[in-house]
Amino acid sequence: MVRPLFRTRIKFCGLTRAGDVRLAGELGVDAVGLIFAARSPRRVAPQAARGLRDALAPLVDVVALFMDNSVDEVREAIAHARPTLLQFHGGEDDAFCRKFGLPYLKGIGLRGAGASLSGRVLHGRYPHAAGFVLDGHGAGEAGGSGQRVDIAAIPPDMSKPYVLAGGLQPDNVFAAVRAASPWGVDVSSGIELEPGIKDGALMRRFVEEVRRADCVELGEDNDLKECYACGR
Ligand SMILES: O=C(O)c1ccccc1NCC(=O)[C@H](O)[C@H](O)COP(=O)(O)O
Repeated sequence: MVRPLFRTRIKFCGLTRAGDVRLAGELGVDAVGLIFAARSPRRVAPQAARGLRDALAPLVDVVALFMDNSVDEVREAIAHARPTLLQFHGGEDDAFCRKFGLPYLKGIGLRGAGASLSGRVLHGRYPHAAGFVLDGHGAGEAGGSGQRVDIAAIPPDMSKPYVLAGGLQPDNVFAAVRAASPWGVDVSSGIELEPGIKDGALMRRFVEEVRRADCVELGEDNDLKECYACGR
């Protein structure tokens, strides 16, 4: 499907080093995710998050990510990281997620969900969500697992923006964007050397592949023609 002028948003998640944060912005990434979930090997302390936020280039969002954290933990993280968006990845309900006066994304594990998980159900359960992160892991599990998301498991009636996540890498994100046409894509382990340690070459290739997926135009017989935007 050709979507003239549309740009698939990109979120790099689980950054822990100022240099990785700075590079993400310079590569044109739309958001960086800082993780405060106790279960994450990429967790950062609120005070450290302040320094990471200060390293960020302008016009890039900070997403503060939580998984069943307490109200006080969320408030402390917000005070230091000054995020523009929250992401809740655990059993938090809509009332909890909207308590902090910032827009939020709700993380949803698709593995094993089946047909019971529809857009209608999600929008009814999280009516104030700005959107969803549809992830490759199962319900109740942590993200950042590298488990490949099944495009076929994406509910067909999603009416709010969703970010596709789960096992995305430079080598597979082109096909994922072409197949799902998501609002955005999210990656953690697929651009890492080890948890929290991002690799600059993988980061660059990931962005290049998303841009290539946005750029090509399908020919009459569904083959990939040259870029309709830049003509390459
Ligand atoms: O990334 C984590 O360590 C993490 C821990 C606990 C809850 C959520 C977590 N990450 C959520 C994300 O948004 C990840 O970017 C997403 O699950 C994709 O991860 P990956 O499959 O490694 O690309």
